[in-house]
Amino acid sequence: MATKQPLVLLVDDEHDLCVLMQMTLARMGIKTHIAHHLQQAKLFFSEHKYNACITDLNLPDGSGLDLVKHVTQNYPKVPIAVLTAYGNMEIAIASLKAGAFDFVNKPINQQHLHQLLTKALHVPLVDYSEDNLQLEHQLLIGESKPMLKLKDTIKKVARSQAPVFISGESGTGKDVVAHLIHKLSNRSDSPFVVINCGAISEELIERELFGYVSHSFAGATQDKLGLIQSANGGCLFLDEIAELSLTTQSKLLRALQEKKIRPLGSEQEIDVDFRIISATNQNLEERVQQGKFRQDLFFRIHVMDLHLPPLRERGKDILLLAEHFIKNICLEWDIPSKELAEESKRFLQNQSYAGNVRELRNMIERAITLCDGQIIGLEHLQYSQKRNFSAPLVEAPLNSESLSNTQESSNQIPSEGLEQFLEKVEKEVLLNALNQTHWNRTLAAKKLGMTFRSLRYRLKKFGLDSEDD
Ligand SMILES: Nc1ncnc2c1ncn2[C@@H]1O[C@H](COP(=O)(O)OP(=O)(O)OP(=O)(O)O)[C@@H](O)[C@H]1O
Repeated sequence: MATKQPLVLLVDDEHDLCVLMQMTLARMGIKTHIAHHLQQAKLFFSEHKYNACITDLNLPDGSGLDLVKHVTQNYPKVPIAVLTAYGNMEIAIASLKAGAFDFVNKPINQQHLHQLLTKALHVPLVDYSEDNLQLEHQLLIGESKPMLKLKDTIKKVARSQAPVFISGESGTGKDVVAHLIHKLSNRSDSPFVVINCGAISEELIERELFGYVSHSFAGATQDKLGLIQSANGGCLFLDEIAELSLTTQSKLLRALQEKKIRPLGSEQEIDVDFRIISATNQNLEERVQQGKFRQDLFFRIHVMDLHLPPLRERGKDILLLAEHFIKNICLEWDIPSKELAEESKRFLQNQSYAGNVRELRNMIERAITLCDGQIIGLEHLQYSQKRNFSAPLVEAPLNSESLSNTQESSNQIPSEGLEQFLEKVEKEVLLNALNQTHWNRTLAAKKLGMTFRSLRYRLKKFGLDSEDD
């Protein structure tokens, strides 16, 4: 059986341009209709079934943005791209925010047009199938107003190709959102590659991102594929992007602008096609002002921005999340499910959660460990509040006095040797700071006077990073 020829609507009042696009698309085996103004385009939509649409933004009887909104609302499975004057990023961003799939700069680059349509016609966008709705429901729990709004935006963001920037305090679910965007996008069959820029030393990060060829530095015995290349066709999630050094930022900017990378020590440039999703719990605008983050990169990654509100601002979600974690953890541990006592529910709803959803999850996990019966009582939750992870409970403020025991013992010669002794002290101090900040790692790092990267590095070293990291 012959496959049906895709049908694309081109909307532009410049007749010659439409004909040029029509010829390019015909070479790709795509049939086209042409509309010269907004009302005609809307009429065509009501009469035909299109697989995609490309519209100019300046139409004689209105704005192409209106068409974007019309199509997104009434024909959500049809990807619509906009034609923009070269360099007019503001309007391009506005159309992506309104639900456009992508944009093409004028004058039209045929290769870009080709790539855009290949992607647009590959998979229907905004798949409202049961599977995807369920996926969203399983991954991102939350029915509070800000979460419903966020879920709606995620669907729009997932249908475009634009870079996404996710902000929010530590533990609010940025990682979960990045995953969901990828899963709902038409890149979901290709890899989702995650790199935590805060957890890897500066020296290693460039090698990890761009890869290298053998003998490019001492110890490089063979070629290594970089993570950007591994994400080809899919998404690259750069978590804690604020931690990238200025040198790596320049290289990343180039990769994004030119869609090419050059592995360390190689003469050859490699074409790459990846969508970037980035996140940070730091104030990136402030870092730009301080000269620690490149402004051009900031604009480049900041096309679609999503903000995750702290858990304390979405009280309605606390019990939903708690019950979700109880169910999942019990399933994972293969134990009978448990329930929260009424007083436990009240208790959970009254916490401030400086460590956000991560703190709630940790609390539930520890309560389940402690609870032998079926009902999770206050004693199981309060215990875990006082004693996070298996941390030694040191509630004293973090200052030199609080370490007097350590100083006393430093008068003696530690039996386990200096290295191990110092590691023990270091671990204790880290746990102390984490306990005092409810495992909010940004605050803990601040308290300890170290960078976030350095804290992450140490947590990893001591195996104190929670599993989800
Ligand atoms: N809405 C949610 N639904 C289900 N689980 C969630 C949700 N939000 C967060 N979680 C869970 O909470 C934990 C922390 O989430 P996540 O790692 O995504 O936070 P984050 O904002 O990326 O934190 P950080 O900035 O420290 O990297 C994870 O176990 C994650 O699965």
